[in-house]
Amino acid sequence: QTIWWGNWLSLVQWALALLLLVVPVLYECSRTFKYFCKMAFYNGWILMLAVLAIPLCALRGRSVENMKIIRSMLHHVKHLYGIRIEVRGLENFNLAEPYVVVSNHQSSLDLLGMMEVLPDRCVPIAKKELMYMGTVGLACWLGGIIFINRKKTDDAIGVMSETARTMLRDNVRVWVFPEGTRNHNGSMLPFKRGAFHLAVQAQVPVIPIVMSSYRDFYSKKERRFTTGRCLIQVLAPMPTQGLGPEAVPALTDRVRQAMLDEGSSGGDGRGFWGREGDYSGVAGEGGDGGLAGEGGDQFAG
Ligand SMILES: CCCCCCCCCCCCCC(=O)SCCNC(=O)CCNC(=O)[C@H](O)C(C)(C)COP(=O)(O)OP(=O)(O)OC[C@H]1O[C@@H](n2cnc3c(N)ncnc32)[C@H](O)[C@@H]1OP(=O)(O)O
Ligand SMILES: CCCCCCCC/C=C\CCCCCCCC(=O)OC[C@@H](O)COP(=O)(O)O
Repeated sequence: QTIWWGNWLSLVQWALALLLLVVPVLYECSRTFKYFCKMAFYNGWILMLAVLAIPLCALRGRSVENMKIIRSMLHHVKHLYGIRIEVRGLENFNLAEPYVVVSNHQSSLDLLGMMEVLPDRCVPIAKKELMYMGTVGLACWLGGIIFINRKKTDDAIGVMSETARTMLRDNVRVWVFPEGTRNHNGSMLPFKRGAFHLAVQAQVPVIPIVMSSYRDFYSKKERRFTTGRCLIQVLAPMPTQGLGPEAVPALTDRVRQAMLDEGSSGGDGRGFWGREGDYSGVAGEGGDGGLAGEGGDQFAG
């Protein structure tokens, strides 16, 4: 019996040793394997951080003030991934009154940029499905994140109208991704109008944000995830005072155009959208013309 047990033990030891050898080799050699490891860790780490955030947030109950806890908890994640975030125009957020922030939406990594610049008392609007993502859903709820049901337009619009009142009553700012979904292809999808109806109903300014394309360090399609840089530009507030619902389409177009203009010519003239964005303005030329990668990647081992 002792002999059998000993053999079994050494078999386990061998298997473990092999695993310890194979995983790092695979990680270094296979771009796809590395991509999946990094994404899995990203999701797992955030689920775990939410476990820590929940009891702290629960002391206050559901409150926008809890976004400060969530923001500070997520702040270090960019370092784990060697992503350098450079922010410009942060002074545009210095308004006493509430406002609606609108930003382009590339992937779940937007969370890193969002937590880099998120003003105090500002909550994102998110799809309802996020509420069911375990601990993350609960943390989001405690942070006062506003959930909308994208499958029921009337419901979503009702929540947005309610939000206009809440913003003014409780002095709350709101962050919306007006594309309404993630867009991995550089540049931007057409905008949905909810954010702009919201701003007009509350008579508060819209503050656009452009986040540069992740193409140099991240591509879901190519299963590529390395280190890199991201530039975030906060644009000047766009007033809505005196505008009525009929002005919403024009406001939407104006804001989108301002973001596209910034995206094509901003970032020191290198552009924000990378090489294959559907906007063929002054895009970064050549391999390192854009926002190329650097920084320490903890995952590189
Ligand atoms: C520690 C761990 C913590 C973890 C933390 C995690 C943080 C997580 C961060 C989370 C980040 C998560 C990020 C995410 O989850 S992003 C996904 C969810 N976000 C959005 O979808 C926001 C953008 N969407 C919109 O604005 C849409 O318009 C909505 C959703 C409102 C409706 O969309 P829908 O597709 O159903 O309909 P439609 O757009 O064709 O509109 C129909 C008509 O209604 C008009 N209309 C629209 N609105 C209003 C209004 N208010 N008053 C009056 N009218 C309004 C509109 O103009 C149009 O009319 P017309 O123009 O054609 O005549
Ligand atoms: C017990 C249930 C366990 C569920 C496990 C879920 C694991 C996910 C855990 C953490 C994820 C953290 C990142 C969440 C924040 C990113 C929000 C986001 O980017 O939502 C996408 C939404 O804007 C657009 O959605 P679609 O592109 O239309 O789709």
